[in-house]
Amino acid sequence: MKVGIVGATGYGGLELIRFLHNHSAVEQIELFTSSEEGVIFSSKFGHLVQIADTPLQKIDHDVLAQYDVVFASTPSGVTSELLPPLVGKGPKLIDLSGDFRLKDPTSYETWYGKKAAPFTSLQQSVYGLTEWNSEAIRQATLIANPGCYPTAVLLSLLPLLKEQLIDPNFLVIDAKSGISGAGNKPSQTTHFSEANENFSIYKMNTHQHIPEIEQAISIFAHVDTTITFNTHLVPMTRGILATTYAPVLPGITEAQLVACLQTTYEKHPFVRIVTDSNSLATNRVKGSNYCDILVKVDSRTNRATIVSVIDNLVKGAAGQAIQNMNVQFDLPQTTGLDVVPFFI
Ligand SMILES: NC(=O)C1=CN([C@@H]2O[C@H](COP(=O)(O)OP(=O)(O)OC[C@H]3O[C@@H](n4cnc5c(N)ncnc54)[C@H](OP(=O)(O)O)[C@@H]3O)[C@@H](O)[C@H]2O)C=CC1
Ligand SMILES: CC(=O)N[C@@H](CCC(=O)OP(=O)(O)O)C(=O)O
Repeated sequence: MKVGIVGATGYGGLELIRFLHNHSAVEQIELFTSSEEGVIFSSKFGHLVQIADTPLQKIDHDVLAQYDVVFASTPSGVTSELLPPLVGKGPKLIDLSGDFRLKDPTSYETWYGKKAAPFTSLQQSVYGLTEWNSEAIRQATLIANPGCYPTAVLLSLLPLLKEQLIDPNFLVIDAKSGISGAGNKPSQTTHFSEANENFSIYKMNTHQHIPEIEQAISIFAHVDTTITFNTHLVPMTRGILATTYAPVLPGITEAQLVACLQTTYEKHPFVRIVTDSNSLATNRVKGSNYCDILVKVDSRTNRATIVSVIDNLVKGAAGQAIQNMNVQFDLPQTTGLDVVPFFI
């Protein structure tokens, strides 16, 4: 398989290279840039000497059309113009940005503050939450890889909402991310001296992943709801931990919630249901494509606390993108992704 990566110099792009380098079905990886044409990739990233000693190439539709798969890992607002002309021209297109996730262009323009992709492309795109949409992903030409927070939140909530075990009307989701979630461009808030030894809330009640989560709950759990969702920056490099508080519906027990999650994911290699609350932490999934989920019911309040962890750059970005490519090419989902978490 011949693979092209647009946005290869970013964090998502680097993770794509790390996994695709060990992917048994990938023979060739070419790297594309909007700003550094001709620069030898390994001269920028010395840890990739002998792995990526190739020049960064200019982004060109005719060249990209020759690949089997094109991954785009670029800031929002780029692929809405870059990818539509490539649909149907040959390559499978996997977009890691938010440009094709929201079906309603007005919603995208409201939450992202940018011009939406053409309506027909939004209709053609398939949401790449692998565990929930693999049939559509298998046939898709254009995949909208989910956002990092939505991946963590949806994998934990969809089974419980679909089986009507928790109340969809009072979902309060409290999520935290490491700083690599903000990409490789430094900003005031990601500056070491301001992020280190600090813990802050950001995009309060306005995060662009709110409509994405609500849309997916509607499609996959068949429930229309509005959520309370807030995000926090944690002084670590990788990882997301998302905690949802939700009332348990009458007569439902903790054992039923756990059993529902276990049954839903028993054939899915990357989702692990954890029952010991001391065993759920971002370092248990760091560097890997796992999503770990834990649920407990507080008997005093009859509310469920549902917690999930992922590595934002892997299951939240590059790992899930490759998992989707594997589905599209009828490969085992674990191909190229079968790695042990870093832990430390
Ligand atoms: N970081 C994360 O945890 C996650 C990120 N995402 C999403 O994935 C996408 C990539 O994220 P991430 O890798 O962190 O971002 P980075 O900022 O680290 O990298 C983005 C890359 O995109 C390229 N780029 C910038 N502008 C343009 C442009 N106009 N046209 C083409 N390429 C451009 C740049 O490379 P060059 O200058 O060489 O072109 C840059 O290295 C984003 O949309 C992000 O929201 C999704 C899930 C998780
Ligand atoms: C820590 C941090 O800043 N995380 C980013 C991650 C979101 C992201 O990558 O978003 P899209 O793919 O939807 O654009 C954020 O909260 O906006």
